[in-house]
Amino acid sequence: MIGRLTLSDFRNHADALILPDHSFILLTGDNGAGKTNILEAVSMLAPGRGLRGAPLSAMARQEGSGGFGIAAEVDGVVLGTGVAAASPERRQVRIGGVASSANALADHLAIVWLTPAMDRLFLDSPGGRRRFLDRLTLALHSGHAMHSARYDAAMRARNRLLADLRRADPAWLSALEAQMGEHGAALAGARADLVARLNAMLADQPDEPFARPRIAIEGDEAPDESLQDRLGRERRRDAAAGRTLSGPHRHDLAVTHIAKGQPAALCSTGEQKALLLSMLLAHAALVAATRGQPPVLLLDEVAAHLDPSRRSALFQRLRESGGQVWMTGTESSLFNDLDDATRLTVTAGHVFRSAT
Ligand SMILES: Nc1ncnc2c1ncn2[C@@H]1O[C@H](COP(=O)(O)OP(=O)(O)OP(=O)(O)O)[C@@H](O)[C@H]1O
Repeated sequence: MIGRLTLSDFRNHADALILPDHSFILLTGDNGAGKTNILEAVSMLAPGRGLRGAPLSAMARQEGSGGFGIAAEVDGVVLGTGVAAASPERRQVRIGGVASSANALADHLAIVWLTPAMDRLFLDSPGGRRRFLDRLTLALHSGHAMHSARYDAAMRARNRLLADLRRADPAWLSALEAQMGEHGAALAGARADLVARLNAMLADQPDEPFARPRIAIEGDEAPDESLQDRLGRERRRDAAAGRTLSGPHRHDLAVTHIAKGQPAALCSTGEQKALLLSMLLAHAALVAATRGQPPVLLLDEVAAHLDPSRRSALFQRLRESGGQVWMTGTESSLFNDLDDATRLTVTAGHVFRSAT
């Protein structure tokens, strides 16, 4: 749970202080006021590029000094991240006052989000689904981001060598393939574990009001051969393709609407959103059972797109999950059903306690 959040020069917030005193934190305000910016700031307390996937240079307030800072108190430990004006592309992270890697943030806080941009998650290319899958996985396997970063680095180095295969040092290629094999196996194993446990959790969930999904990983059917051996065998093919064609970077998350027996991409927009919500709720329960604490959920404009009965059902399920939930909306009336909430109004980069 985040007990205290401060932003300085982040997006359109020069200076903001939020003191959540309930599990629900409701941010309401006009379009462009800076509500999503606050969720994005929270999302930067996890490894990765946050809920917009934006470059660091886009995050510093345009009228500010060029740097930005975000700090949050989480169970007595202060997590901080930001960039200094002098090195705007280098993310700095401090945990309990000590300089740390961004990946270490996952040991302290699990954060998952749902944003309007994810309405196309099942329709767009696999990259977004992989990032979603990895965000869910990271909440259970805090080393996941490290394995992912090392796998990607080794793959990029291998691709560079393959660009001139005749001159490439075979021993160096083998070393990179060994690294890809090691970190790729950890990545694939963690994803498979998450999928198996999430499916088991989903088996106990109701079909209504949020359609229940079955999930699977597709896209890199590994024969009975280690990734390292496969990569060694496929050098010529990969060199011709200009990239590595085997490995967990090719995974896709396949989601099926159980009651309809249909892939998520063929379901209606509302059904797709319901499938995502089901997954998030099941995931929160799974993380709570495993870590002893549910993840922090960031739900951007989710309430506005639900009919009133589904909205109440969502609030009920979120309340039962016991986790901290940050929600945005343009209308405070959307949240009338919630009496136990920290209500904040956001206006042009300023955050106020809402009048109750
Ligand atoms: N680096 C930045 N510096 C200053 N302002 C920024 C920066 N990046 C984005 N903004 C401003 O932040 C505002 C958008 O904020 P945000 O996305 O949080 O809005 P919102 O309240 O969620 O609105 P909506 O309801 O439309 O989704 C825009 O006015 C945008 O110009």
